[in-house]
Amino acid sequence: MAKLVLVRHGQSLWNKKNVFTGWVDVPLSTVGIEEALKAGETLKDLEFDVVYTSVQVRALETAMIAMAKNKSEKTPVVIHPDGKMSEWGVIYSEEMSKNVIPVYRDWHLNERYYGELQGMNKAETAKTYGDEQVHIWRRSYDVPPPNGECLQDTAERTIPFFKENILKQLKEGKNVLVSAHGNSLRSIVMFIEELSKEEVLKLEIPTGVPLLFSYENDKLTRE
Ligand SMILES: O=C(O)[C@H](O)COP(=O)(O)O
Repeated sequence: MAKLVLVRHGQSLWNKKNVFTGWVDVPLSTVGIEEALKAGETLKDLEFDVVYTSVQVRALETAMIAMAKNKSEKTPVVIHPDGKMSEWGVIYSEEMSKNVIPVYRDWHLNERYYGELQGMNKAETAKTYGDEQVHIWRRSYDVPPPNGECLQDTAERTIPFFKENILKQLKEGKNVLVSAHGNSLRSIVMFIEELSKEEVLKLEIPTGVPLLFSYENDKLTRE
């Protein structure tokens, strides 16, 4: 039975400052690194065959730190987002590929684009626009922040990617780790668990806490 693990990156420097981040590429904080290490400890006995992350450093850091703890003898190797490694002469021998866990980075898993809110403090934004309006921007399905993505916009890029890549791997019996972001993962969990627009309003995904699913009979079930 194939396993899927979804993990939101550990706390980032802007999570720590309570600042809207979106597509701004900020790294993990010290706490975030510790969260990634703890996630790795939790997952160390689950041997992954493939890893997917966004192209944002906080998600890649989390994946590589967590994988450093893994009992697998194989080495995680980051694959360039446009996959041109083979053109650059980096062609894995059959033998080598047996010892490699590919880490695919792809923008489709990036955090929701927060538009004009990126860089703004969340508490100050709530003072300016009101708690309810900010909650709607942050958690609703189809109301975007100013010049940003709503969750539906995010899902329109994450779900096709999830189906064409991650579900495909699971169907082949591969164990998959996905390290991404609060809202890109909310869109994926909404799809997996068939949440309504009302239910997803209440869906929160904490930093650095692995969500484990089992794939069997074409269905993903959270453990
Ligand atoms: O992009 C961000 O600011 C965070 O990663 C997610 O923010 P949110 O929890 O306010 O959606």
